[in-house]
Amino acid sequence: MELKKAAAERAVDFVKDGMKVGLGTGSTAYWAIKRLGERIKEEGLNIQTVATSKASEDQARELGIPLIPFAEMGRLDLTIDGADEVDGRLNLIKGGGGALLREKIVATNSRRLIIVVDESKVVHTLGKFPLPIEIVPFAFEWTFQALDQLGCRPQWRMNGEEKYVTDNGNYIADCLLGRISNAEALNQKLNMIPGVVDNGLFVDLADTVVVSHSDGSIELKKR
Ligand SMILES: O=C(CO)[C@H](O)[C@H](O)COP(=O)(O)O
Repeated sequence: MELKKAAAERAVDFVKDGMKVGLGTGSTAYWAIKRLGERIKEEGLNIQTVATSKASEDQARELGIPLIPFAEMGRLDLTIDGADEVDGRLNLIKGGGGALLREKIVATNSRRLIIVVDESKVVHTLGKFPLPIEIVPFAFEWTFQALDQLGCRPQWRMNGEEKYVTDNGNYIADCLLGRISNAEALNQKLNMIPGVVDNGLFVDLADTVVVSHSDGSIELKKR
């Protein structure tokens, strides 16, 4: 927890008065949202935000962080979000928390994406973490089959006895790939399958990754 908090709080230093900010999702992004709430109270920081999940939206609302409708937002200055894996080119696997689609939409509409992770998330090659794929419920059996035929070894994400349902009303299949040698090609191949809404590969989207280390140091990786 302390490592996640340290990375998240460092990332919030990049937020300046007047900025439009995307709020990520997950247990690391939680600390960034909390810190933003503190800065609003302590310094009168003036920002406008959008959230990548209902959970982050609720947290922001509770903390008095201004949430703005997308129609009024225009392009974001920056987004702060977590990740499940980060490689040396700052490509990512995201979606462990199930918010990959909203996170990718928000990241794509941000001038800058700042990722906050502890050192355990930094890998040489992506793929050890199961890759989340968001799938529409219609004919989900066929979409699942198509993933299987691609060699993805999909497994439905479950919520007890039921399939897990995202904030968008879709399902998630987690794919056991082991090693992703070409993230860009896989990203495109997966998103070509009808029924796949999006997948958790974030290629060329992160600008900065803030990594907290167990020796107390904070590293900034930049593209
Ligand atoms: O992509 C995400 C949610 O969809 C999260 O950012 C990712 O799963 C990391 O989560 P955490 O900070 O809890 O380890």
